[in-house]
Amino acid sequence: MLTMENIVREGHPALREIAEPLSFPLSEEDLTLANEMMEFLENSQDPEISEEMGLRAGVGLAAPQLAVKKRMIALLIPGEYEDDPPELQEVMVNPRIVSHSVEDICLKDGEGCLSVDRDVPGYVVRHSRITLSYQDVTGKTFKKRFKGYPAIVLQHEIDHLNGVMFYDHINQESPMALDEDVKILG
Ligand SMILES: CNC(=O)c1cccc(C)c1Nc1nc(N2CCN(c3ccccc3Cl)CC2)nc(N2CSC[C@H]2C(=O)NC)n1
Repeated sequence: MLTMENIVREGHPALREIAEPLSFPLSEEDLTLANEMMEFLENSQDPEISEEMGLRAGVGLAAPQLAVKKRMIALLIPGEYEDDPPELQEVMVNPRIVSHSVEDICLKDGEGCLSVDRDVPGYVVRHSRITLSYQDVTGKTFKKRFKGYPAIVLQHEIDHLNGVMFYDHINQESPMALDEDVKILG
């Protein structure tokens, strides 16, 4: 079972390296990793378990955050209401953005990261819509379009596979500066 101790923090080299593609069939070790990453996100979003285990809540996790330099990410984005099914629950292998919108988007309150133990204020400007190609843990290939919050989370996690941190996207001179055509998500 993964805890916060398993998550490497900024300064760890794994967060600044390019992760390797996985080949199929996945090893037992990689299948276990996929399950543990999803379980961590579930635990982190559970009020009792997260309290008991001291977990920070997250909706995405990338293998390099566990010092595993492999192209695997886990997403667990809750539905709008308590009893709704998740908006997105998926482990993606070798995800690749194949196309994206011209329009950009950012979160009104900025972004947080389980590997960054500090608040980094500023707008993180990302593509507002992306088309993603990826494989599931069985090796089946998918090509899907995402927009809004799921698109933001996916870009944040795919950045981790390429050694990019969310604050790399923040305008250092003026963190709150925004072009007028960037969509702000509340
Ligand atoms: C500095 N200001 C801020 O962080 C920030 C501040 C306000 C609003 C937002 C929206 C912010 N931004 C932000 N909030 C989140 N969460 C909201 C709370 N939620 C959650 C919390 C508790 C239970 C269940 C859940 Cl679901 C967990 C996810 N997550 C991310 N990111 C960036 S993309 C990857 C994703 C991630 O998982 N980070 C660990 N950013």
